[in-house]
Amino acid sequence: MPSPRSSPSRRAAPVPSPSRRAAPVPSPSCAAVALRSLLAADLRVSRRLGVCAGERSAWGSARPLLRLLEVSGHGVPWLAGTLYGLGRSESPAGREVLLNLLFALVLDLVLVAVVKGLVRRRRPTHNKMDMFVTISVDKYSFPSGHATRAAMVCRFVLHHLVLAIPLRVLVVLWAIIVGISRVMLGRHNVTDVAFGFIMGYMQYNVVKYFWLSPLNAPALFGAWNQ
Ligand SMILES: CC(C)=CCC/C(C)=C/CC/C(C)=C/COP(=O)(O)O
Repeated sequence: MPSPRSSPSRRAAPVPSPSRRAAPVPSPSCAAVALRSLLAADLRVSRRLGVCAGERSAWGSARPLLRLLEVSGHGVPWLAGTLYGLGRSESPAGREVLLNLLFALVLDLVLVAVVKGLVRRRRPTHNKMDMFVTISVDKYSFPSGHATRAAMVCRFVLHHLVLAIPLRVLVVLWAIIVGISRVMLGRHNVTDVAFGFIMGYMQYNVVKYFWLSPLNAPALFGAWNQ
C-alpha cells in the first residue's frame, strides 16, 4: 500500500544553519519614509484636483478651455512661432533675442526628455492620453514639460520684452495657470508641476549664462547679418 503523502504542515521546517540565516532587513530611513508619505499624499491630492480629467469629470465642461491652455504652453507652437519670428525679424537685436529663445526652447525639450527618461514616473492613472503631438518620453510625467517651459518662457519674456505692468502680470498668470491646468486635466501630479516650475526657473539661468551674441558666436550672427 502506498504510504500517504505528508502534508506541508506536517513537514518539519528546515532549521537554517547560523551561517545561512537571513540578514536583518534594515528599517527604512526617515528620508525614505518622508518621501513615500509625500508621494502618497501627492497621488491623493492630485487625483482630487483632476476635476477636468475627462468629459464626465466634475468640471468636465471646462476641459476644452484647459486643452486650449495646454496648446498655448506646448513646444510645437513655441518653436514654430520663434522660427517664424526669426525668419521675419529685420533687426539684429530682435534676431539675437529670438535666437536665444530658440536655444532656450530646445534646451528645455532636451533636459525634460532626459529627466523624464531617468525618473520614468508614469502619468496619473486618471489621465486620458489625448495630448496634442507628443514624443516617446511624454508617457512619463516627471517633470511637467509645460510647467518647465511656462516658467522659463515667463522669465525670458519678462527680461527681454518691454511690457506694460498689466501685460507682465498676465504673463506670470499664464505660466501659473498652465501649471495648475496640468493637474486639473489629470496629466500630472502636483509634484511634477512644482518641480517643473523650479526646473524651468533655473533653466533660464543656464540660458542667461550661455547667452548667444555676435561677440561669442560671430559665425552664427555674421552669416545672418550680411
Ligand atoms: C522638433 C521637435 C522634436 C519638436 C518636438 C516638440 C514636442 C512634441 C514637444 C513635446 C511637448 C509636450 C507634449 C510636452 C509634455 O508636456 P507635459 O507637461 O505633459 O510633460
